[in-house]
Amino acid sequence: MVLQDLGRRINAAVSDLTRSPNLDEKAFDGMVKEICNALIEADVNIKLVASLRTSIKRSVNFSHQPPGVNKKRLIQKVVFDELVKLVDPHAEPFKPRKGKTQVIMFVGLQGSGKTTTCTKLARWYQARGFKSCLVCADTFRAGAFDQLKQNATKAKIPYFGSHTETDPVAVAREGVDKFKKERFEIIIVDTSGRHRQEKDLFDEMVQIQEAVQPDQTIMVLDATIGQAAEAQSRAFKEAADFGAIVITKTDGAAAGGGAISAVAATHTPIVFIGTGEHMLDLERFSPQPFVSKLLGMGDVQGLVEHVQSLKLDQKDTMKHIASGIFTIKDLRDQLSNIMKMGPLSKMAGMIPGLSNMMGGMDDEEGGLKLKRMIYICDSMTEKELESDGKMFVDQPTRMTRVAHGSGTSVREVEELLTQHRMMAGMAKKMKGGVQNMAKAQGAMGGGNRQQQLAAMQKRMQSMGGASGGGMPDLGAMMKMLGGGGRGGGMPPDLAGLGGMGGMGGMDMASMMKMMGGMGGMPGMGGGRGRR
Ligand SMILES: Nc1nc2c(ncn2[C@@H]2O[C@H](COP(=O)(O)OP(=O)(O)OP(=O)(O)O)[C@@H](O)[C@H]2O)c(=O)[nH]1
Repeated sequence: MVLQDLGRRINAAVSDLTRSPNLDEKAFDGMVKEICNALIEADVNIKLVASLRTSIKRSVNFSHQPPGVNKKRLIQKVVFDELVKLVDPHAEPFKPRKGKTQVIMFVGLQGSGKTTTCTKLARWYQARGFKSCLVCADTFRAGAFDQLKQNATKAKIPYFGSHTETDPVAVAREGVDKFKKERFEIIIVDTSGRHRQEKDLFDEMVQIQEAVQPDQTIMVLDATIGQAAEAQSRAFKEAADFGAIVITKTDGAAAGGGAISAVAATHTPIVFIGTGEHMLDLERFSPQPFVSKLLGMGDVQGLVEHVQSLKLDQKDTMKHIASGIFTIKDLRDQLSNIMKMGPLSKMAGMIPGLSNMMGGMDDEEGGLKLKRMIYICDSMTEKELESDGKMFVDQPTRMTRVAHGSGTSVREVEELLTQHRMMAGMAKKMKGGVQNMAKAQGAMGGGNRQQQLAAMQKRMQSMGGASGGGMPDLGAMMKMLGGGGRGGGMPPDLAGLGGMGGMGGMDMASMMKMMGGMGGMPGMGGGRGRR
């Protein structure tokens, strides 16, 4: 069972119960049973499932609830908390510091995703301002260095390796020494894997560890092995005392839940999870946001981090929106930003309720529609792009010209212009909201980001109906995020996130508005534009 299916099944079990008119003990037992079955099918250890069952039953204690208690909320909360406990390793990983050289060494079996993850992680740190580089100490697999070289070049990360040296210890030492001299802050060392745990592999790991003295050793585990992850991580721990784990292939893995809970049970921090083959498919692992996303409640913190790491250029659009303007070019820029964010299904998982809204639409279809919209914009003249779109109404032949030029239909051009009008209308309304947001943010002096994120997540979850599932009112969410221009701006706890610059140049309010607007965009699950 893919993780998403696991989340859907648990969600459905809780929703069915909390919506049921007969919320009695029998129905409650049925829900607990369904959750446990789903977890067992996802290869979660049976003992862990049994303990989760006992905890849920104890915490809800159906027969001894005082009358005033909101049973629905209580059940939702208990299920959420117990799932968090199931995947929580209760251990803090090492946190790199700026201005200091830190070596991170990767270990794991062959094919677990080490080389891919090394590059993803180097890029992740680089996007956060760390001077990062890669050392390939895998001299065992022919082609390993070329693979790392290719990935590193694509991600513009300096690398070191050798086609001729056969001693991995020598390569690792040389690479790390070189990058230390060059004052790199994060030096990631990729080591070789083997088909199975064997003495040679472990000996080599220990020798490299001694040579490079890593600040952190990370073990890479393939999620498809399910609860066997526990035995594998224990064996590696005995040989090379690693400090943290990355679990890869959680995207398609039938047993992702099993692997994560098995590792968590060993109290080893899971630092990241791999969610795909693409360079950006790496998510920081944190139990609460993970469960939140699993249950379709979104992961706002993950979304913010993801958007920040993309370094999107929003300056012009934000300046425009602040003065109530939204040109067709602004729309074009936003469309290409959405394309940069990765598969729409991934984004949807981070925004509460959006995956429900996009139900049935696949990434390919959505991506294609977005591209066609961009082609339409690219076939416009500079004057048309910088306009408010009225010239198309005054001279409809412009639409025919653009449709021909972009290889689309007049209807699609019309739809894009309708979408643009809607957004321009929002921008006009947001004028006051954005200024208030900026003011509130200034007053807070930046505030505490963690608290702001937590508050935002909470508000979104409360709108999403907690683990009860169901689609939150996106319109309400958009209004809340944008301040709507009516109620006088964003609540202070959201200001730091939504304000201009509060997210490294990306404005959450406008992004969410864009996402909300996507409901009406052709191909974005909205009824209007779909054919
Ligand atoms: N779907 C998916 N595929 C992944 C993920 N991480 C890695 N892969 C794929 O897994 C395969 C193996 O990855 P590598 O990085 O070559 O594995 P490795 O552990 O370095 O292998 P050795 O160098 O032989 O030890 C590649 O096809 C990757 O694209 C992930 O999170 N999701």
